[in-house]
Amino acid sequence: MHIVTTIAGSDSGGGAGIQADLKTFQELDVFGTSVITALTAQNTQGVMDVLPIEQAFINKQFHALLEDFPISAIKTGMLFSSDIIRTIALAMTNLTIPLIVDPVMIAKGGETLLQQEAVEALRNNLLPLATIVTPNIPEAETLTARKIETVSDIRLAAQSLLQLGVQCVIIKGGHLANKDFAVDYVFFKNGKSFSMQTSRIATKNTHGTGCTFSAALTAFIGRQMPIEQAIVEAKKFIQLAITHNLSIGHGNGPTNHFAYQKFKESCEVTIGETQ
Ligand SMILES: Nc1ncnc2c1ncn2[C@@H]1O[C@H](COP(=O)(O)OP(=O)(O)OP(=O)(O)O)[C@@H](O)[C@H]1O
Ligand SMILES: Cc1ncc(CO)c(N)n1
Repeated sequence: MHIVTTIAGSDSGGGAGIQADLKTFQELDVFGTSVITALTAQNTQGVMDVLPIEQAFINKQFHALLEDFPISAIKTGMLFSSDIIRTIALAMTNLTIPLIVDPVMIAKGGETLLQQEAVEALRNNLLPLATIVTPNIPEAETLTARKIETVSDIRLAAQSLLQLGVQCVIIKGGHLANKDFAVDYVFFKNGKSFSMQTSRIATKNTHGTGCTFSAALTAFIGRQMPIEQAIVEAKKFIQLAITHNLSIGHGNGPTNHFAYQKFKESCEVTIGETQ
């Protein structure tokens, strides 16, 4: 059994954060463990409050796992403060476990999940340790201090992130104004790149899409799947989870983690160039 870890915030509403990650891990046959960085009082309508966990306790959770388990992949989600980021980065130094960084910054309703002062720590302390980073367009803009409007802007932003030492950058196009397709762009340190396109699902139930995508990626990497195949399978996982989304709650409902195992054979991802 492969063991993977999520370092993220708790979403009491169950659609994002630690809860989305563990549900995704379970569906993908990996044993999920967690380091909780913050609690959120949250539902499909928004984030009511955030309670960050003390640095020392975050450290204890992480070391408890490192001392006991042969962890095969780690992901980070909501990290909230520069202190928390430095704690994680310090604990990760000298580890050779693949690290997937989902640079979560703002919830769908606009609430802050990463303090402004923490962006530098994310760039300078954590990204150099990352195997894969998965920003959406606004996150990539913040991390690179560049405006992104075209695919050429996406490529430049990815190159600037690769220069920090990340092995692979996936810029998610979910926020691009394309009403027909959801296209993500993948760039590797060795210069290789490709795009992944699926049909865009017209739904408001997209709570936790980013968390679920990066958790699926972490599970596949943890299962030792080759990196390019893991990225495409994670795209299938999120496409099916959004297609079969759950209309629960009064706001933006969550995605459906059960859909991949039922429908994966029928899901098409079109691979293209990044021009
Ligand atoms: N409506 C949609 N239909 C199909 N795929 C989508 C849709 N919205 C997002 N995606 C895909 O979901 C994945 C997550 O992308 P997105 O840009 O939504 O992440 P995010 O903004 O980080 O999510 P979150 O708000 O949970 O942090 C990407 O693969 C993206 O292309
Ligand atoms: C705890 C948490 N992490 C990440 C997100 C982003 O979807 C969220 N809304 N809540």
